[in-house]
Amino acid sequence: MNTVNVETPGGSYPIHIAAGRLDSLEQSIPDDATSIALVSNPTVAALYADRAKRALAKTGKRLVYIELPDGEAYKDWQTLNLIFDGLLQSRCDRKTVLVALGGGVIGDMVGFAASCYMRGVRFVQVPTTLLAQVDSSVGGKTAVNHPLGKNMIGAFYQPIAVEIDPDVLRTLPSREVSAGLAEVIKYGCIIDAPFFDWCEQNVAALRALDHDAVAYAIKRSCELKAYVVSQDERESGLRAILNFGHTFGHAIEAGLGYGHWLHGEAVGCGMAQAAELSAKVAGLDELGVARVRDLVHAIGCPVTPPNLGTDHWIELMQVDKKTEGGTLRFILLPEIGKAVFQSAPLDVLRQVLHSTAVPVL
Ligand SMILES: NC(=O)c1ccc[n+]([C@@H]2O[C@H](COP(=O)([O-])OP(=O)(O)OC[C@H]3O[C@@H](n4cnc5c(N)ncnc54)[C@H](O)[C@@H]3O)[C@@H](O)[C@H]2O)c1
Ligand SMILES: O=C(O)C(=O)C[C@@H](O)[C@H](O)[C@H](O)COP(=O)(O)O
Ligand SMILES: [Zn+2]
Repeated sequence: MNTVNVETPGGSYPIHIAAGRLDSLEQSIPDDATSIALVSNPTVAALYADRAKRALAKTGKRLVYIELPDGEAYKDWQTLNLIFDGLLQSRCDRKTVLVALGGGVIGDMVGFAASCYMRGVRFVQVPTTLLAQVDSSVGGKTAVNHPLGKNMIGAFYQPIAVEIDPDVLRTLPSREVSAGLAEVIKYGCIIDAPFFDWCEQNVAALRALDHDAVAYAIKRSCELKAYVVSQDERESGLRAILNFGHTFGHAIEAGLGYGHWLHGEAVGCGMAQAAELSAKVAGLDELGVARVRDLVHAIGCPVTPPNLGTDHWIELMQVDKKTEGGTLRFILLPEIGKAVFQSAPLDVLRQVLHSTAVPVL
Protein backbone atom coordinates (compact mmCIF):
# COMPACT_ATOMS: atom_id res chain seq x y z
CA MET A 1 0.00 0.00 0.00
CA ASN A 2 1.14 3.57 -0.74
CA THR A 3 0.44 6.22 1.87
CA VAL A 4 0.64 9.96 1.26
CA ASN A 5 0.12 12.28 4.23
CA VAL A 6 -1.68 15.60 4.18
CA GLU A 7 -0.88 18.02 7.00
CA THR A 8 -2.95 21.18 7.39
CA PRO A 9 -4.06 23.39 10.29
CA GLY A 10 -7.58 22.06 9.66
CA GLY A 11 -6.51 18.43 10.07
CA SER A 12 -3.88 15.88 9.11
CA TYR A 13 -4.77 12.59 7.51
CA PRO A 14 -3.48 9.73 5.38
CA ILE A 15 -4.31 8.99 1.77
CA HIS A 16 -4.17 5.19 1.45
CA ILE A 17 -3.77 3.86 -2.10
CA ALA A 18 -4.12 0.10 -2.59
CA ALA A 19 -5.91 -2.34 -4.84
CA GLY A 20 -8.76 -3.91 -2.86
CA ARG A 21 -8.81 -1.11 -0.28
CA LEU A 22 -12.61 -0.97 -0.63
CA ASP A 23 -12.78 -4.21 1.34
CA SER A 24 -10.85 -2.72 4.28
CA LEU A 25 -12.79 0.48 4.83
CA GLU A 26 -13.42 -0.45 8.46
CA GLN A 27 -9.80 0.58 9.12
CA SER A 28 -10.67 4.23 8.47
CA ILE A 29 -13.42 4.39 11.12
CA PRO A 30 -12.29 5.66 14.55
CA ASP A 31 -13.12 3.48 17.58
CA ASP A 32 -15.21 6.19 19.22
CA ALA A 33 -17.60 6.57 16.25
CA THR A 34 -21.20 5.86 17.29
CA SER A 35 -22.48 5.11 13.79
CA ILE A 36 -21.51 5.34 10.13
CA ALA A 37 -23.49 7.08 7.38
CA LEU A 38 -22.52 5.80 3.94
CA VAL A 39 -23.52 8.21 1.15
CA SER A 40 -23.47 7.28 -2.53
CA ASN A 41 -25.54 7.43 -5.72
CA PRO A 42 -27.43 4.68 -7.63
CA THR A 43 -24.71 4.21 -10.26
CA VAL A 44 -21.87 3.71 -7.80
CA ALA A 45 -24.01 1.90 -5.26
CA ALA A 46 -25.02 -0.76 -7.80
CA LEU A 47 -21.34 -1.50 -8.33
CA TYR A 48 -19.70 -1.02 -4.95
CA ALA A 49 -22.08 -0.31 -2.04
CA ASP A 50 -22.38 -3.96 -0.98
CA ARG A 51 -18.62 -4.33 -0.65
CA ALA A 52 -18.35 -1.02 1.19
CA LYS A 53 -21.17 -2.00 3.56
CA ARG A 54 -19.63 -5.42 4.22
CA ALA A 55 -16.30 -3.81 5.12
CA LEU A 56 -17.89 -1.14 7.33
CA ALA A 57 -20.04 -3.75 9.08
CA LYS A 58 -16.82 -5.26 10.46
CA THR A 59 -16.70 -2.30 12.89
CA GLY A 60 -19.88 -3.61 14.56
CA LYS A 61 -21.29 -0.08 14.42
CA ARG A 62 -24.77 0.93 13.23
CA LEU A 63 -24.69 1.63 9.49
CA VAL A 64 -27.04 4.09 7.77
CA TYR A 65 -27.23 4.35 3.98
CA ILE A 66 -28.18 7.57 2.18
CA GLU A 67 -28.58 7.72 -1.61
CA LEU A 68 -28.41 10.92 -3.68
CA PRO A 69 -29.37 11.29 -7.35
CA ASP A 70 -26.41 10.98 -9.74
CA GLY A 71 -24.95 13.92 -11.63
CA GLU A 72 -23.43 17.38 -11.55
CA ALA A 73 -26.91 18.87 -12.03
CA TYR A 74 -27.74 17.58 -8.52
CA LYS A 75 -24.73 19.16 -6.82
CA ASP A 76 -27.01 21.74 -5.28
CA TRP A 77 -28.56 22.95 -2.05
CA GLN A 78 -31.72 20.86 -2.43
CA THR A 79 -29.78 17.60 -2.83
CA LEU A 80 -27.46 18.54 0.02
CA ASN A 81 -30.53 18.72 2.22
CA LEU A 82 -31.27 15.03 1.47
CA ILE A 83 -28.11 14.20 3.42
CA PHE A 84 -29.32 16.19 6.43
CA ASP A 85 -32.79 14.56 6.13
CA GLY A 86 -31.20 11.10 6.19
CA LEU A 87 -28.88 11.91 9.10
CA LEU A 88 -31.64 13.39 11.23
CA GLN A 89 -34.21 10.69 10.41
CA SER A 90 -31.64 8.08 11.49
CA ARG A 91 -30.78 9.98 14.68
CA CYS A 92 -27.16 10.41 13.70
CA ASP A 93 -25.16 12.28 16.32
CA ARG A 94 -21.92 14.21 16.64
CA LYS A 95 -19.89 11.02 16.63
CA THR A 96 -21.41 9.66 13.43
CA VAL A 97 -18.78 9.34 10.69
CA LEU A 98 -19.89 10.09 7.13
CA VAL A 99 -18.39 8.03 4.31
CA ALA A 100 -18.49 9.48 0.77
CA LEU A 101 -18.51 6.65 -1.79
CA GLY A 102 -18.41 8.10 -5.30
CA GLY A 103 -16.89 10.69 -7.57
CA GLY A 104 -16.22 14.35 -6.92
CA VAL A 105 -19.88 15.29 -6.79
CA ILE A 106 -20.58 12.91 -3.90
CA GLY A 107 -17.28 13.79 -2.21
CA ASP A 108 -17.82 17.56 -2.39
CA MET A 109 -21.40 17.30 -1.10
CA VAL A 110 -20.71 14.84 1.69
CA GLY A 111 -17.73 16.93 2.80
CA PHE A 112 -19.87 20.05 2.91
CA ALA A 113 -22.63 18.22 4.81
CA ALA A 114 -20.01 16.96 7.29
CA SER A 115 -18.73 20.50 7.79
CA CYS A 116 -22.11 21.75 8.96
CA TYR A 117 -24.12 18.81 10.34
CA MET A 118 -24.30 19.58 14.07
CA ARG A 119 -21.56 22.17 13.32
CA GLY A 120 -19.13 19.51 12.16
CA VAL A 121 -18.75 15.73 12.12
CA ARG A 122 -15.95 13.55 10.78
CA PHE A 123 -15.96 12.16 7.24
CA VAL A 124 -13.98 9.74 5.07
CA GLN A 125 -13.46 10.10 1.32
CA VAL A 126 -13.72 6.92 -0.78
CA PRO A 127 -13.23 8.30 -4.30
CA THR A 128 -14.36 6.05 -7.15
CA THR A 129 -13.56 8.16 -10.25
CA LEU A 130 -10.09 8.93 -11.54
CA LEU A 131 -10.79 12.62 -11.07
CA ALA A 132 -11.77 12.12 -7.45
CA GLN A 133 -8.77 9.85 -6.77
CA VAL A 134 -6.25 12.35 -8.16
CA ASP A 135 -7.82 15.59 -7.02
CA SER A 136 -11.22 16.18 -5.40
CA SER A 137 -10.95 13.76 -2.45
CA VAL A 138 -7.76 15.49 -1.23
CA GLY A 139 -7.47 18.94 0.29
CA GLY A 140 -10.82 19.68 1.88
CA LYS A 141 -12.54 21.92 -0.66
CA THR A 142 -16.22 21.07 -0.25
CA ALA A 143 -19.15 22.80 -1.94
CA VAL A 144 -22.36 22.83 -3.92
CA ASN A 145 -22.97 24.81 -7.11
CA HIS A 146 -25.18 27.88 -7.48
CA PRO A 147 -26.93 28.55 -10.82
CA LEU A 148 -24.78 31.69 -11.09
CA GLY A 149 -21.46 30.09 -10.21
CA LYS A 150 -19.58 26.87 -9.65
CA ASN A 151 -18.84 25.67 -6.07
CA MET A 152 -20.01 29.02 -4.76
CA ILE A 153 -21.44 27.74 -1.47
CA GLY A 154 -19.04 25.63 0.56
CA ALA A 155 -16.35 25.30 3.19
CA PHE A 156 -12.77 24.19 3.66
CA TYR A 157 -13.19 21.02 5.71
CA GLN A 158 -10.69 18.16 5.75
CA PRO A 159 -11.62 14.45 5.78
CA ILE A 160 -10.09 12.16 8.41
CA ALA A 161 -8.88 9.73 5.72
CA VAL A 162 -8.89 9.20 1.95
CA GLU A 163 -9.21 5.56 0.88
CA ILE A 164 -8.28 4.94 -2.77
CA ASP A 165 -8.90 1.62 -4.51
CA PRO A 166 -7.66 1.99 -8.10
CA ASP A 167 -9.39 -1.28 -9.10
CA VAL A 168 -12.79 0.42 -9.04
CA LEU A 169 -11.73 2.47 -12.07
CA ARG A 170 -12.23 -0.62 -14.25
CA THR A 171 -15.96 0.19 -14.49
CA LEU A 172 -15.46 3.87 -15.28
CA PRO A 173 -16.69 5.01 -18.74
CA SER A 174 -13.83 6.20 -20.99
CA ARG A 175 -15.26 9.74 -21.16
CA GLU A 176 -14.86 9.93 -17.37
CA VAL A 177 -11.29 8.59 -17.63
CA SER A 178 -10.45 11.43 -20.03
CA ALA A 179 -12.04 13.98 -17.70
CA GLY A 180 -9.95 12.66 -14.79
CA LEU A 181 -6.78 12.83 -16.86
CA ALA A 182 -7.33 16.57 -17.32
CA GLU A 183 -6.67 17.10 -13.59
CA VAL A 184 -3.67 14.72 -13.80
CA ILE A 185 -1.94 16.69 -16.56
CA LYS A 186 -2.79 19.92 -14.70
CA TYR A 187 -0.13 19.02 -12.08
CA GLY A 188 2.48 18.69 -14.82
CA CYS A 189 1.53 22.07 -16.26
CA ILE A 190 1.70 23.97 -12.97
CA ILE A 191 4.39 22.35 -10.85
CA ASP A 192 6.14 19.32 -12.33
CA ALA A 193 7.58 19.55 -15.87
CA PRO A 194 9.05 15.99 -15.80
CA PHE A 195 5.57 14.69 -14.88
CA PHE A 196 4.15 16.58 -17.89
CA ASP A 197 6.75 14.84 -20.10
CA TRP A 198 5.82 11.49 -18.52
CA CYS A 199 2.12 12.12 -19.23
CA GLU A 200 2.91 12.91 -22.88
CA GLN A 201 4.81 9.63 -23.16
CA ASN A 202 2.16 7.55 -21.40
CA VAL A 203 -1.10 8.92 -22.76
CA ALA A 204 -2.15 5.68 -24.43
CA ALA A 205 -1.41 3.61 -21.30
CA LEU A 206 -3.29 6.08 -19.11
CA ARG A 207 -6.36 6.11 -21.35
CA ALA A 208 -6.33 2.30 -21.41
CA LEU A 209 -6.10 2.29 -17.59
CA ASP A 210 -2.85 0.35 -17.65
CA HIS A 211 -2.28 -0.74 -14.05
CA ASP A 212 1.24 0.64 -13.54
CA ALA A 213 0.64 3.90 -15.40
CA VAL A 214 -2.55 4.65 -13.48
CA ALA A 215 -0.97 3.70 -10.15
CA TYR A 216 1.88 6.13 -10.78
CA ALA A 217 -0.44 8.90 -11.96
CA ILE A 218 -2.61 8.59 -8.83
CA LYS A 219 0.37 8.51 -6.47
CA ARG A 220 2.19 11.44 -8.09
CA SER A 221 -1.00 13.53 -8.30
CA CYS A 222 -1.80 12.89 -4.62
CA GLU A 223 1.79 13.75 -3.61
CA LEU A 224 1.68 17.03 -5.53
CA LYS A 225 -1.76 18.00 -4.27
CA ALA A 226 -0.84 17.06 -0.68
CA TYR A 227 2.31 19.22 -0.96
CA VAL A 228 0.39 22.28 -2.22
CA VAL A 229 -2.49 21.93 0.25
CA SER A 230 -0.12 21.37 3.17
CA GLN A 231 1.59 24.69 2.32
CA ASP A 232 -1.63 26.67 1.90
CA GLU A 233 -4.84 25.02 3.08
CA ARG A 234 -7.16 27.98 2.46
CA GLU A 235 -5.84 29.30 -0.84
CA SER A 236 -4.25 32.47 0.42
CA GLY A 237 -1.42 32.03 -2.10
CA LEU A 238 0.18 28.90 -3.57
CA ARG A 239 -2.98 26.76 -3.61
CA ALA A 240 -4.50 28.97 -6.32
CA ILE A 241 -2.24 27.22 -8.87
CA LEU A 242 -4.54 24.18 -8.59
CA ASN A 243 -7.12 26.41 -10.30
CA PHE A 244 -5.19 26.44 -13.62
CA GLY A 245 -7.76 26.24 -16.43
CA HIS A 246 -10.66 26.62 -14.01
CA THR A 247 -11.57 30.29 -14.65
CA PHE A 248 -12.41 29.29 -18.22
CA GLY A 249 -13.62 25.81 -17.26
CA HIS A 250 -16.08 26.90 -14.59
CA ALA A 251 -17.51 29.47 -17.01
CA ILE A 252 -18.13 26.66 -19.52
CA GLU A 253 -19.84 24.51 -16.89
CA ALA A 254 -22.12 27.27 -15.60
CA GLY A 255 -22.67 28.80 -19.04
CA LEU A 256 -23.77 25.56 -20.74
CA GLY A 257 -25.64 24.30 -17.66
CA TYR A 258 -24.06 21.94 -15.11
CA GLY A 259 -23.49 18.47 -16.50
CA HIS A 260 -23.38 19.26 -20.23
CA TRP A 261 -19.61 19.21 -20.25
CA LEU A 262 -17.93 17.17 -17.52
CA HIS A 263 -15.84 19.20 -15.06
CA GLY A 264 -12.62 17.62 -16.37
CA GLU A 265 -13.58 18.32 -19.98
CA ALA A 266 -14.25 21.98 -19.19
CA VAL A 267 -10.96 22.22 -17.27
CA GLY A 268 -9.07 20.51 -20.13
CA CYS A 269 -10.39 23.04 -22.61
CA GLY A 270 -9.82 25.82 -20.07
CA MET A 271 -6.16 24.81 -19.76
CA ALA A 272 -5.73 25.08 -23.53
CA GLN A 273 -7.29 28.56 -23.38
CA ALA A 274 -5.17 29.55 -20.37
CA ALA A 275 -2.06 28.39 -22.23
CA GLU A 276 -2.98 30.68 -25.10
CA LEU A 277 -3.47 33.58 -22.70
CA SER A 278 -0.15 32.67 -21.05
CA ALA A 279 1.62 33.15 -24.39
CA LYS A 280 0.16 36.65 -24.66
CA VAL A 281 0.86 37.89 -21.13
CA ALA A 282 3.03 35.46 -19.14
CA GLY A 283 5.82 34.42 -21.50
CA LEU A 284 4.87 30.85 -22.48
CA ASP A 285 6.39 30.09 -25.88
CA GLU A 286 4.38 28.78 -28.82
CA LEU A 287 5.80 25.27 -28.36
CA GLY A 288 4.47 25.30 -24.79
CA VAL A 289 1.01 26.37 -25.97
CA ALA A 290 0.99 23.59 -28.57
CA ARG A 291 2.16 20.96 -26.06
CA VAL A 292 -0.61 21.83 -23.59
CA ARG A 293 -3.27 21.87 -26.31
CA ASP A 294 -2.01 18.64 -27.89
CA LEU A 295 -1.91 16.82 -24.56
CA VAL A 296 -5.45 17.96 -23.69
CA HIS A 297 -6.55 16.62 -27.08
CA ALA A 298 -4.55 13.41 -26.65
CA ILE A 299 -6.22 12.55 -23.33
CA GLY A 300 -9.59 12.83 -25.08
CA CYS A 301 -10.82 16.22 -23.85
CA PRO A 302 -12.14 19.03 -26.06
CA VAL A 303 -9.80 21.87 -27.03
CA THR A 304 -12.38 23.97 -28.85
CA PRO A 305 -14.49 25.98 -26.43
CA PRO A 306 -18.19 26.59 -26.89
CA ASN A 307 -19.31 29.97 -28.18
CA LEU A 308 -20.84 31.56 -25.13
CA GLY A 309 -20.48 35.08 -26.61
CA THR A 310 -17.48 37.11 -25.51
CA ASP A 311 -19.41 39.41 -23.13
CA HIS A 312 -21.20 36.48 -21.52
CA TRP A 313 -17.89 34.60 -21.14
CA ILE A 314 -16.49 37.55 -19.24
CA GLU A 315 -19.60 37.90 -17.06
CA LEU A 316 -19.41 34.20 -16.21
CA MET A 317 -15.69 34.34 -15.47
CA GLN A 318 -16.14 37.34 -13.19
CA VAL A 319 -18.03 35.11 -10.73
CA ASP A 320 -14.76 33.20 -10.16
CA LYS A 321 -13.56 33.07 -6.53
CA LYS A 322 -10.16 34.45 -7.53
CA THR A 323 -11.77 37.71 -8.71
CA GLU A 324 -10.93 40.62 -6.41
CA GLY A 325 -12.62 44.00 -6.60
CA GLY A 326 -14.02 43.07 -10.02
CA THR A 327 -10.58 42.26 -11.47
CA LEU A 328 -10.29 38.85 -13.07
CA ARG A 329 -7.15 36.93 -12.12
CA PHE A 330 -5.77 33.83 -13.84
CA ILE A 331 -3.29 31.07 -13.20
CA LEU A 332 -0.90 31.32 -16.13
CA LEU A 333 2.26 29.53 -17.23
CA PRO A 334 5.54 31.32 -17.95
CA GLU A 335 6.75 27.83 -18.90
CA ILE A 336 5.48 24.27 -18.52
CA GLY A 337 5.92 23.25 -14.88
CA LYS A 338 5.66 26.80 -13.47
CA ALA A 339 2.57 28.82 -12.64
CA VAL A 340 1.94 32.47 -11.79
CA PHE A 341 -1.17 34.22 -10.52
CA GLN A 342 -1.96 37.45 -12.39
CA SER A 343 -4.55 39.59 -14.11
CA ALA A 344 -4.73 40.03 -17.88
CA PRO A 345 -5.82 43.10 -19.85
CA LEU A 346 -9.44 42.74 -20.94
CA ASP A 347 -8.70 43.37 -24.61
CA VAL A 348 -6.14 40.53 -24.62
CA LEU A 349 -8.62 38.24 -22.89
CA ARG A 350 -11.22 39.15 -25.52
CA GLN A 351 -8.74 38.20 -28.27
CA VAL A 352 -8.23 34.77 -26.70
CA LEU A 353 -11.96 34.19 -26.28
CA HIS A 354 -12.64 35.38 -29.81
CA SER A 355 -9.85 33.38 -31.44
CA THR A 356 -10.86 30.10 -29.86
CA ALA A 357 -14.67 30.30 -29.90
CA VAL A 358 -16.75 28.31 -32.38
CA PRO A 359 -20.54 27.90 -32.41
CA VAL A 360 -22.06 25.15 -30.25
CA LEU A 361 -23.63 22.49 -32.47
N1 LIG B 1 -12.97 19.43 -4.04
C1 LIG B 1 -12.06 19.52 -4.98
O1 LIG B 1 -10.88 19.83 -4.74
C2 LIG B 1 -12.44 19.21 -6.41
C3 LIG B 1 -11.44 18.97 -7.36
C4 LIG B 1 -11.82 18.62 -8.65
C5 LIG B 1 -13.16 18.49 -8.97
N2 LIG B 1 -14.11 18.71 -8.02
C6 LIG B 1 -15.53 18.52 -8.32
O2 LIG B 1 -15.73 17.14 -8.63
C7 LIG B 1 -16.86 17.01 -9.48
C8 LIG B 1 -16.52 16.10 -10.63
O3 LIG B 1 -16.20 14.84 -10.11
P1 LIG B 1 -16.23 13.54 -11.02
O4 LIG B 1 -15.52 13.82 -12.29
O5 LIG B 1 -15.76 12.43 -10.18
O6 LIG B 1 -17.75 13.41 -11.41
P2 LIG B 1 -18.97 12.58 -10.75
O7 LIG B 1 -18.86 12.56 -9.30
O8 LIG B 1 -20.21 13.15 -11.36
O9 LIG B 1 -18.74 11.10 -11.29
C9 LIG B 1 -18.78 10.89 -12.69
C10 LIG B 1 -19.75 9.76 -13.06
O10 LIG B 1 -19.10 8.50 -12.84
C11 LIG B 1 -19.94 7.66 -12.04
N3 LIG B 1 -19.03 6.79 -11.32
C12 LIG B 1 -18.32 7.08 -10.21
N4 LIG B 1 -17.48 6.08 -9.93
C13 LIG B 1 -17.67 5.13 -10.85
C14 LIG B 1 -17.07 3.87 -11.11
N5 LIG B 1 -16.05 3.41 -10.37
N6 LIG B 1 -17.53 3.13 -12.14
C15 LIG B 1 -18.52 3.62 -12.94
N7 LIG B 1 -19.09 4.81 -12.78
C16 LIG B 1 -18.67 5.57 -11.74
C17 LIG B 1 -20.76 8.64 -11.23
O11 LIG B 1 -21.92 8.04 -10.72
C18 LIG B 1 -21.03 9.73 -12.26
O12 LIG B 1 -22.10 9.36 -13.09
C19 LIG B 1 -17.22 18.42 -9.92
O13 LIG B 1 -18.36 18.84 -9.24
C20 LIG B 1 -16.02 19.24 -9.53
O14 LIG B 1 -16.36 20.58 -9.26
C21 LIG B 1 -13.77 19.06 -6.75
O1 LIG C 1 -8.13 21.93 -4.61
C1 LIG C 1 -8.08 23.02 -5.20
O2 LIG C 1 -7.69 24.04 -4.64
C2 LIG C 1 -8.54 23.12 -6.60
O3 LIG C 1 -8.65 24.24 -7.12
C3 LIG C 1 -8.82 21.85 -7.34
C4 LIG C 1 -9.75 22.01 -8.52
O4 LIG C 1 -9.47 20.97 -9.42
C5 LIG C 1 -11.23 21.88 -8.14
O5 LIG C 1 -12.01 21.84 -9.30
C6 LIG C 1 -11.76 22.88 -7.16
O6 LIG C 1 -13.03 22.49 -6.68
C7 LIG C 1 -11.94 24.25 -7.73
O7 LIG C 1 -12.03 25.15 -6.69
P1 LIG C 1 -12.84 26.50 -6.73
O8 LIG C 1 -12.38 27.18 -5.48
O9 LIG C 1 -12.44 27.25 -7.96
O10 LIG C 1 -14.29 26.16 -6.73
ZN1 LIG D 1 -10.99 20.86 -10.93
